[in-house]
Parts: sequence; C-alpha cells; structure tokens
Amino acid sequence: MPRFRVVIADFIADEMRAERDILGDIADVEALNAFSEADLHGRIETAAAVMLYHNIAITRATVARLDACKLIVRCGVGYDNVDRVAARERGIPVANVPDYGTEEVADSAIGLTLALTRGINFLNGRLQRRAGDWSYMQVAPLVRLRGRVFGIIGLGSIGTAAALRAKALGMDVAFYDPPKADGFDKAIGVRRVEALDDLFRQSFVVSVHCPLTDETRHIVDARRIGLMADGSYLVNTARGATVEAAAIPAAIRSGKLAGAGIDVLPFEPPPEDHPLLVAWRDPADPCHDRVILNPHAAFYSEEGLLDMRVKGAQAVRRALLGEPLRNVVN
Ligand SMILES: NC(=O)C1=CN([C@@H]2O[C@H](COP(=O)(O)OP(=O)(O)OC[C@H]3O[C@@H](n4cnc5c(N)ncnc54)[C@H](O)[C@@H]3O)[C@@H](O)[C@H]2O)C=CC1
Ligand SMILES: O=C(O)C(=O)COP(=O)(O)O
Repeated sequence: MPRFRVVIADFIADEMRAERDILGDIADVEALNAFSEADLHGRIETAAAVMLYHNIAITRATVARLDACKLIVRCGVGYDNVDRVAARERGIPVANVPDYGTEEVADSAIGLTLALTRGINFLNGRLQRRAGDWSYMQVAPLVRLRGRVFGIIGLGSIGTAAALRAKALGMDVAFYDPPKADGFDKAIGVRRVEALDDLFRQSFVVSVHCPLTDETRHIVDARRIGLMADGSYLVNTARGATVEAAAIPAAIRSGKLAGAGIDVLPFEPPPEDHPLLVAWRDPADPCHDRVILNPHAAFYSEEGLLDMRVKGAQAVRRALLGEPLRNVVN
C-alpha cells in the first residue's frame, strides 16, 4: 500500500509523537506550521488528510485545492473555522473531536464565575497596589451566589458540565437552547427559558456555551447586556464572535456588568487597539480589575490536549483505512 501524506495545518511545537505513534505505519505526518491560510497553499494539495486546531481556517479556496483528501479533522469541538459546505460539495467529510476537554472548559467557566463574583482578582489587584489598605466592603460589595440565576446559552456537553457545577454552588440554573430536546433538563434539574431576552433579564451570570454559527454571532450584544440587572456578570468560554466584545467596556463602566470573564475573542490574538484590550490594559479603567482575559486556554490541560490529538489521529487512521467515520459534522 502506498504511504499516505497527512498534514497538520497549524503550528505544532513538538515532534508529533502522538500522531506518529498512531499513523506512522501507514502515513507520513507533516506539520505545516502555518499561521495564515495562504501558507497552506502549495503544500496541502496532495494531503490524504488534514488535521487542524483553531489557529487557522480552511475556507472554500483551500478546500478547492484538496485533490486527495479523505478527511478534514478539526482537532477540537468548535468547527466554525472550516467551510463544511464547501467540503461537502467536494465530497470531503469533516469530523471534530467533541469529547476531549468538556470538564476543563466547564471548570474554566465556573472558575471565571467564582473569581469574578467573589472579587478574587479585583481584591488581589487592589491589595497589591495599595499598601496597608485592607478595605473591601466599600470597594467590592459582593453578594451571595446561592439562589442567584446562572444562565446558560447552549446546554450541550460543556453547558451541562457547567450547569452541574453551578448547581453544586447552590445556583438556580436556567438555560436557552432551542435545538435541545425536552426531558434532559428536568433530569438534571435545570429550567428552560424560552425567550433569550428573558434569560438575560433573569440571570446574575450569563455563560456562553453554544457553537459559533450565523445565528449565534453576537448573540450577546449591547442590547441584551442592557437587559441584565445592574451588577451582573458575563462569561464567555465558547467562541469570541458570539459576544460583541467591543460592548463590554461601556457595560463595565456604567455598572451594568460588574465583571466579565473572557477566554475567547473574535480574533486571537486580538489587534492591540481592540477596545476591550485597551480598556483592560489601562489601570485607570474599571475594566482593568473587572475583566479577566484568558488566551483561549479553557480547553487546555496536558491530559485533554493529548486526548484530543490521539482522537484526531485515530479519526484520520479510520478514514485512511476506509473504516466507518465518527463525529462527521458536514
Ligand atoms: N474555549 C475553549 O477552549 C473551548 C471552546 N469550545 C466551544 O464551546 C462550544 C460548545 O461545546 P460543547 O458543549 O462541547 O458542544 P455541544 O455541541 O455539545 O453543545 C452545543 C449546544 O449549543 C446548542 N445550540 C446550538 N445553537 C444554539 C443557539 N442558537 N442558541 C442556543 N443554543 C444553541 C446546541 O443545541 C447544543 O446543545 C463549542 O462549539 C466550541 O465553540 C469548546 C471547547 C473548548
Ligand atoms: O475544542 C475547541 O473548540 C477549542 O476551542 C479548543 O481549542 P483547539 O481549537 O482545539 O485548540
């Protein structure tokens, strides 16, 4: 059997031992270490399979070049960076790896919620700057979490894991997820809210866990944030473009939001002049203390990352050997 050529599109800093262990007997695995889609062109045409993470996109123009490809694997959950329609039109299946880091992301969402609502970063920063000033009640009037509403947009794997954690904190968990069938929510003791605007009106914390689609782009916008009670919180560990990030500084400055925990931004890294980044860097801006920004790391643990890579390589192996595919999303 001729050897296949498998490419990993994004930057990979190591020797790809996991991928080579799984594919080495049938394929050569090559990291393209591309930072932009243009870097792929001229190097991807003969690939029998393409693996990618979230740092690069596979658009229609790249799909058109895939002359030998049996599978595109998005090593990760969110496949918004792959043009699935273009791939389907060319008969190339796209699969994701949906089950490698659910707990990590839910832990991060709840970690951000606790850090914000307990004032942990805020008080730490203030204490560091003001020697001898141990005041806290006047500067951070914290409230009890128990009984307050944790509002989830998207009760899938991660939303559910976050719901169970929020329930353990004694919170009243509500969710908005039109595609989700009834029944499961009752089994885990969370309540459905039919109208998204109502979720915002009711929630002390809104936490985003839906995929990025045309429908969910800016599902959290300035208008909806405006429906929340003053002093509410927003957490986004899903995809940057689900939230109108530029609306956050005004919402923090007006006191509408008491804090925001943001793991994902529409462009990563964001441009240095992004209004949220500028406000968060400025010690004189309330966003400095009240926004927690992370570099799209919610999924990451050493174990989870290895799990993701192993499952991605196993998916490629199945495709190259003509075995039934799993987790096809197009
Ligand atoms: N920050 C990070 O490191 C990570 C982020 N993610 C993001 O989290 C997202 C969710 O992951 P999972 O829970 O594993 O996916 P999932 O597919 O299990 O759940 C997604 C849920 O969103 C719901 N949904 C779809 N459209 C909706 C809409 N318009 N309004 C409300 N709900 C809607 C679906 O019905 C489903 O229940 C992924 O799509 C990905 O973008 C995933 C892993 C890591
Ligand atoms: O799984 C996902 O969707 C993620 O966002 C995690 O990051 P990744 O894209 O897999 O590097």
